[in-house]
Amino acid sequence: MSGRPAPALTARALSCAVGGRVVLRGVDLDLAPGTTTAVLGVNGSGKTTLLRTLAGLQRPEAGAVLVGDREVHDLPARRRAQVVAFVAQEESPPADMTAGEFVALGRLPHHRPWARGDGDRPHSRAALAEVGLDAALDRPCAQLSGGERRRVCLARGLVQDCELLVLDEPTNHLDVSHQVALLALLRGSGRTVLTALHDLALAAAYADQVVVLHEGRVHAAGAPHDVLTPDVVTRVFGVDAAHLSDPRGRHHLVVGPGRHLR
Ligand SMILES: Nc1ncnc2c1ncn2[C@@H]1O[C@H](COP(=O)(O)OP(=O)(O)OP(=O)(O)O)[C@@H](O)[C@H]1O
Repeated sequence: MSGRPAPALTARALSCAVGGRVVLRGVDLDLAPGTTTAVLGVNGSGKTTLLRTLAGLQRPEAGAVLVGDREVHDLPARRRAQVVAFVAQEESPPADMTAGEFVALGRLPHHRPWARGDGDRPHSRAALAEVGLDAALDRPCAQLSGGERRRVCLARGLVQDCELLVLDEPTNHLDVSHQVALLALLRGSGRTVLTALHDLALAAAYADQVVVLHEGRVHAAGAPHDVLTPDVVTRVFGVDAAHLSDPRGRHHLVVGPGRHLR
């Protein structure tokens, strides 16, 4: 028997469709508990479709998605929302809710139906603090900036307190400091995180595993340094790439214009 813990999520032979068209085939994936996995690929490569399928929000055309030992698509919606939190790419909190009220919506799966969420305020406060928005608890969402609204949505995902956190481009609208802070938070959280990202350098720095989608399939998956080779980055994204070490011995992936600048 191997000493490795059972995967938090397993996908086998997954085909995913959107608008009646299969956009991904033959996806096999394991997410080890407590690790961060970044899904990468050009626009339209199927990242959102894969994330939604893995989070149980849309059924696959073929294959299985197991969270623990349960098929995620067979879980009742409330139970599913207790084990998988999903923050969508374009989620936006309603203007007339306060940040705290919106974040508290993430607690709903943990309440009995129709129960009042009177005890939610400390949870909202703590989740907003995690994303650096302690002072926003009672502020109307209409008065927040785009990046602050994005962080409120992420706090809504965090407060759901699930084993698995699925985030579609969580760094959208965030300045570089908050991008780094968020990815460090996720990595240090002990949660199993699956996130779509566009920034290859941040994925290389913060993900335990990267999954590169290309032409309807998983082109490569594994540790960032092994997968994001200059050859793979150039073939998939059409840009140059190199691994550099800084004076402190830390490795960085840098990308250049490639075919886009001749
Ligand atoms: N509602 C829809 N109806 C039909 N086709 C769709 C729909 N939504 C997305 N698609 C198509 O499905 C494919 C995969 O889209 P998806 O949103 O999963 O890609 P993505 O990798 O997340 O893209 P991006 O990086 O631009 O967010 C694309 O070709 C897209 O045009």
